Order: sequence, then structure tokens, then C-alpha cells
Amino acid sequence: MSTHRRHPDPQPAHLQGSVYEAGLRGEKPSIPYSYEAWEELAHEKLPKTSWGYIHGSAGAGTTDQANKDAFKRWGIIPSRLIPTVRPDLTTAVLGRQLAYPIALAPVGVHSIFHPDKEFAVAKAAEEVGVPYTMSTASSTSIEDAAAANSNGERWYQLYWPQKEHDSITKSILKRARASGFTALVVTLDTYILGWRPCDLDTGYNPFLIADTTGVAIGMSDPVFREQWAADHGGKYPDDESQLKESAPYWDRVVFPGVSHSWEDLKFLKENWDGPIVLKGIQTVRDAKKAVEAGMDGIIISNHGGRQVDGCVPSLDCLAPIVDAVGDKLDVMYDSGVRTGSDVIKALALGAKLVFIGRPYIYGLAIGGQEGVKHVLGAILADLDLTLQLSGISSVKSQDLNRDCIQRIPTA
Ligand SMILES: Cc1cc2nc3c(=O)[nH]c(=O)nc-3n(C[C@H](O)[C@H](O)[C@H](O)COP(=O)(O)O)c2cc1C
Ligand SMILES: O=C(O)C(=O)c1ccccc1
Repeated sequence: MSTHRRHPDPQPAHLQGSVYEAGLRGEKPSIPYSYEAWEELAHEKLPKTSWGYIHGSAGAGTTDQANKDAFKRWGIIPSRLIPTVRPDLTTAVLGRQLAYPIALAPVGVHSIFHPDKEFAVAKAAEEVGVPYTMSTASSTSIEDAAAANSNGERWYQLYWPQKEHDSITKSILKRARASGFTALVVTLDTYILGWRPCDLDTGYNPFLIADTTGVAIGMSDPVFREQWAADHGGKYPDDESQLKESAPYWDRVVFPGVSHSWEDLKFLKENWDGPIVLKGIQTVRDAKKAVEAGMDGIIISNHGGRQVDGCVPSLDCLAPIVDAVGDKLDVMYDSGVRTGSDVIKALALGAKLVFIGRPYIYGLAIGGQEGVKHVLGAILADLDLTLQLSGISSVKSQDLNRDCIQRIPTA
């Protein structure tokens, strides 16, 4: 074989197949390998509205950029002569055994990026072996996405319906559990939309999804339908025109405004018999409240800079929170992760699991299920190689920790 592969035994799954091996053979890929190229290709492929929605962020994009810049302020310190032939990428989080320390962040309305929508993403996640987190704003029902994800690890992201709609929340949680979603991810930072000039300019409002793309979970919910019918004095009709009318009603059920307080997390605990994770935590104070509320995990996130422009980069929040509560619940991370090195840095700062956001959606836009697989495969191959080259033999904290990185002084 004319490759410069070093290992006679088979490569681990994430290094097999076209993403990595074709690269080693020097073959020109059908999908490129860099984040910048994915972004550029997705830009070319997507209609202006979808592109603005995925690529865009809040305000002047300061925090979106700061999330990425924050990674550049840390450098990996390589160690030499450490046996790292097969870095161990497995990790345990929320009591689940995972093959890799990455997961798919919840992203709404996949139908505006590719006709295969959530099906492509759920299938790709299963094939690669990473958790698929389904958004409440999905364009397929809970049951259909679960079927596509089949034997995969799947988590459900809740946009929490307003307090007076607890019966709908209960129904959704019941459906998610019945469909094999193991963990519940409750997003706390998006009860109203941030100021997003890119969407205002194209006239796209994901909260008023009048074209009905992101409302499939509501539209398919029996309690929501009953309630709608009762309010409208009749039966919930199953035709297309109906969707147009009831979609804004669904949006009012879920958004806008925060009607819950920390005490209300009890309600979720009573109605979910698996781990619960709070997404969008940025302060030690809130992390401690999550512990008090009996949560199993938190995701340090500023929603990819899409909500509060000018807020602190997500990465800067990570280490202080890990120091305060890291031994009491699982601290996970998202925002600005683009490469294997980024994953390593977030893990070194104490995250147990790192969520990938925009990159896999660019993959979806470029090539549907294969595109998502390609992007995930590339990030995992990059992670594997960079661990080996840095002398880090596993993603476990005894091997990958703050000794592996140092602060790069800013000019
Ligand atoms: C187009 C888009 C839609 C999103 N929809 C959701 C959502 O429905 N629920 C949620 O919790 N987060 C949502 N997010 C936020 C992501 O889960 C994640 O926090 C963010 O993308 C991470 O930042 P990154 O894109 O820079 O990696 C969305 C992000 C994007 C880009
Ligand atoms: O756009 C988002 O970031 C987001 O989280 C969202 C909110 C409402 C509907 C769909 C996605």
C-alpha cells in the first residue's frame, strides 16, 4: 500500500473511510476539509435567508467572533516520547458511555438547509457514533427523528413552553422519552430572540415560522392539537392550510419570555426520568444554582453569539465554572468550536463533552447526510492526530488537563 500509514492494524472507526484515508492517499476529496471551505461552500449553496440565519449572529457579531478568538489565546503544549499510537477518545458523561468527546448541538429548522433535514443529521450522528441533540424547533416530529437515529444516542433539547402550558410540556417530554431520548437539554438563553440584523434584513424570524418549517414537534403533539381545537371551537384539521394558522399559536405557546424560575426545574425533574442538563450557563453563580436544583449537567454556552452580542466569550467562562462545580455535575461546552485543537482546548479547560454547532450544519447544506458525516469525521480525525502529535494519550482528565495548554499572551 502506498500510504504513509503507520499502523498495521485497522484504524479506529472514525479514521476509516474517505475522510481520513483518502486524505492520506492524497486523493482530492469531493468535500473539502477545512472549516473555512465548508463555510464558503455552504454560502454558495444556500439561499440568502438560510445562509443569513446559520452564519449570522447577534448585533455586530462581536461575541460570535470572540468565541473563536478565545481559542486562539490558548496554546497546546506538546509532550514528546509518550506512547499515543491510539489515543483513547472514549468518555463517560451523564452516566452514558460515549465513543468520542463531541456531540451535535441542537439546531432548529434543518429543512431550510437541506431537503433531508433532521433525518440526514440524525442518521449521520448514529453512523459516526456521536449524540444527536434534537431541537424543539425541528422540522420533523420527535418520533420521525428518533426512527432515523435508530440505535444512536439521542438527547432532546427543550424550549420550555410557557408555564400555563405545562400539559403540553408534559406531553412533549413523554413523547421524547418514549422515543428513546435519554437526556433532556433545557436551553435557558433563548426565550426571546437576540437582535439579529442578518435575519431582520432578510425578513426571517425563526419564532414566526409562518412557512411552518420549525414547528413539527408542536403540530404533531396531541395535547397541543386538543388545546388548539378547544380554543378555536372545533377539531384540529389535518390539512396544510391549518399549519399556517396554528404555527404562530405554537410559537406563542413556547416563546417569548421567560415564565419559569429555578424552582420550576422541579417540574422537569418530576416529568423526566433521565439526566437533565441546563444549556446556556455562563456564570459560577448559575452553575451553583444548577447543582442546588439537582441538575446532572450544564452546557457552558452563549448560543454561538446569537443572543447577547458583547457578552463574554463562552470559553472564558469554562474554567472558573469547572473549578466551582466540576465535581458535582458534568460540565460541557459549546460556542466557537471549529477544529480538533479547539476540542482539545475545551477539554483541557475541564469540559467533559464539546458540542459542535454551525460546522455540521454547513456539512448538511453541502451534502446532506454525507456532508454531516464528512464534517464530523474530519473534526474527529483532526482531534485524533492532534492528540497523538501533542503526546496526549487519552481525553481523560489524567492525560488531558490544564498542564496540556498555556495562555498565549495577547499583543
Ligand atoms: C442556525 C442555528 C439554530 C440554532 N437553534 C438552536 C435551538 O433550536 N436550540 C438550542 O438550544 N440552540 C440552538 N442553537 C445554538 C447551538 O445549539 C449552539 O449553542 C451554537 O451553535 C454553538 O455555537 P457555534 O455555532 O459557534 O459552534 C442554534 C444555532 C444555530 C447556528
Ligand atoms: O436561532 C436560534 O439560535 C435558535 O435557537 C432558535 C430559536 C427559535 C427557533 C429556532 C431556532
